[in-house]
Amino acid sequence: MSDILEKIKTYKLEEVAARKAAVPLSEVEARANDAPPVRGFAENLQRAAREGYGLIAEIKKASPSKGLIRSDFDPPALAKAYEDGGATCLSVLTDGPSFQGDDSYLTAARSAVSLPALRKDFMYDIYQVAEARALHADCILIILASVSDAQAQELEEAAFAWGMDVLLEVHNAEELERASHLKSPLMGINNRNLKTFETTLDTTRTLSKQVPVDRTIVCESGLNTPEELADMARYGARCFLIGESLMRQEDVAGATRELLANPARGVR
Ligand SMILES: O=P(O)(O)OC[C@@H](O)[C@@H](O)c1c[nH]c2ccccc12
Repeated sequence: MSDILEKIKTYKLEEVAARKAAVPLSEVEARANDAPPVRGFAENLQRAAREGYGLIAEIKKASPSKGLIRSDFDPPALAKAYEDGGATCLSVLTDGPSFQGDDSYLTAARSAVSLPALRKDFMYDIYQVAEARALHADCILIILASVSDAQAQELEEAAFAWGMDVLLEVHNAEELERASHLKSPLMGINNRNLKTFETTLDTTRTLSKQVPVDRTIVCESGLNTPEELADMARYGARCFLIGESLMRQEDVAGATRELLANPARGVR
């Protein structure tokens, strides 16, 4: 119970129980049915990665390991800056306690642009999947380190039933093997260990070799420079999930543009 992911899971399950008591699933589903059409998250990433890089640009105010990352925090303005800079998709943290996120940030950021958006949160229950769509999300995250195989499958099926895509997130060989039994083409390799928050690009260097060739690698966390992206491309990663290093820039659009300017040739 001591690791960070376990602590998050504990409060998240309580949060979901409270939300279920306050707003019944049927009402969340009605809102999800009224949501604007889904934007193709996986499709956009895969298209972008054919010519250059696919970038999921993350809107993140704070994190458990770094504290406050950006005080001047305006999700719609940040979404526009990312879009202007050439990002392919958005990721928006909706977790409050650890990331100072909010559900409203997701809806507001997405509506400011034409990019598809990922609800970045810790998902355990199909109630949260319906919520994601009700907030206009186009994709959800499934963290293999935090769910059973049966839960992962249930969450994935629920997302697909809503027409959403799924980003599977793994951090070691065992999780990667489990994820390869799921259907989603998006295989996120998180360079950050969510139990300890240690981050190393060696995670992608090691695990990329074991990713089935029909999956798209999304290299996640700890990325700062075009050189690092080019290095990761040598291991078959052409899609990237980047938050902190872009959130710390004054000129977010310019920094995004620079990061994507000279994509390396890949191996996959
Ligand atoms: O800010 P970074 O180091 O660029 O990382 C972004 C993203 O990968 C990270 O926020 C993340 C990856 N998986 C998560 C799961 C939950 C919360 C956050 C995350």
